[in-house]
Amino acid sequence: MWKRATATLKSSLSLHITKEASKHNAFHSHRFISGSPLHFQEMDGICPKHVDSVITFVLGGPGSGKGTQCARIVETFGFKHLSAGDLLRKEVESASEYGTMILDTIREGRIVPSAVTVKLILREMESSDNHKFLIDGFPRSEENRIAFERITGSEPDFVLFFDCPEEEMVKRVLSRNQGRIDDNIDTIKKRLKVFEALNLPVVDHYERRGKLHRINAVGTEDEIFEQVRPVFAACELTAA
Ligand SMILES: Nc1ncnc2c1ncn2[C@@H]1O[C@H](COP(=O)(O)OP(=O)(O)O)[C@@H](O)[C@H]1O
Ligand SMILES: Nc1ccn([C@@H]2O[C@H](COP(=O)(O)OP(=O)(O)O)[C@@H](O)[C@H]2O)c(=O)n1
Repeated sequence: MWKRATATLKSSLSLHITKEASKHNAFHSHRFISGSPLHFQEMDGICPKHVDSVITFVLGGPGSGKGTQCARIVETFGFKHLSAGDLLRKEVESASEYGTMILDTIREGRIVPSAVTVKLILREMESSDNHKFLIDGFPRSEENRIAFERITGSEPDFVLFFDCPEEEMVKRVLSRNQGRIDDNIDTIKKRLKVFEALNLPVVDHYERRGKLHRINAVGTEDEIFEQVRPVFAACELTAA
């Protein structure tokens, strides 16, 4: 169902800072201010945009087809697509003080501290007029998940998981051809290990919560979308 998440996107992002994040910057009690590049400012009273939102997380290993299917969902169901990886890459290209840290982390196939990623996602949500969000490639760890849920005070309405064998993911990533710094065999091996260790526990969490829709990611793009479509169509019907 289109259970409205009533995600009060609190701009007062006073999340508990992980050790990892605090190594890179002191985010304590900082407030998120819209605008690029990412910057934080200590002040009160930033008017939060309260969003009565539908939030869908899109999970899956590298190259499992998340981005490809998100484009189809946007086209068919009018969601706003937020790719965590794209937002991080955009941040690297901007004059962000976190650029070097993000780039090094991506190159190593590790996970960027949640404090950074969550704030990039919330900035996009707050500046969007859409209230239906597809958050792609997030949460990639329990730390990501817990940070998001704590900050927004809400859980996703449902979660898609593109289940794809490793050899297929490797094949797709190596032929992706988008000039990404992490689309090489060494980084892919690391990303697959990180995926198994950190992302699969998130998948299990949402499965236990009854929110997971497992999609067999092997097949043509059309075949896969025919598994995705009913998930969103059913939700739309319930909302009507
Ligand atoms: N069903 C599919 N079969 C074969 N190749 C696919 C399929 N879906 C996507 N691809 C290709 O695989 C690569 C990775 O897809 P992408 O959507 O970027 O995955 P992700 O966002 O999960 O990393 C892209 O080059 C894309 O064109
Ligand atoms: N939630 C996230 C998402 C991506 N990332 C980083 O960004 C990289 C690329 O993510 P992506 O979602 O674009 O990758 P694909 O699954 O599309 O191949 C990851 O390997 C991580 O280094 C992150 O740190 N945290």
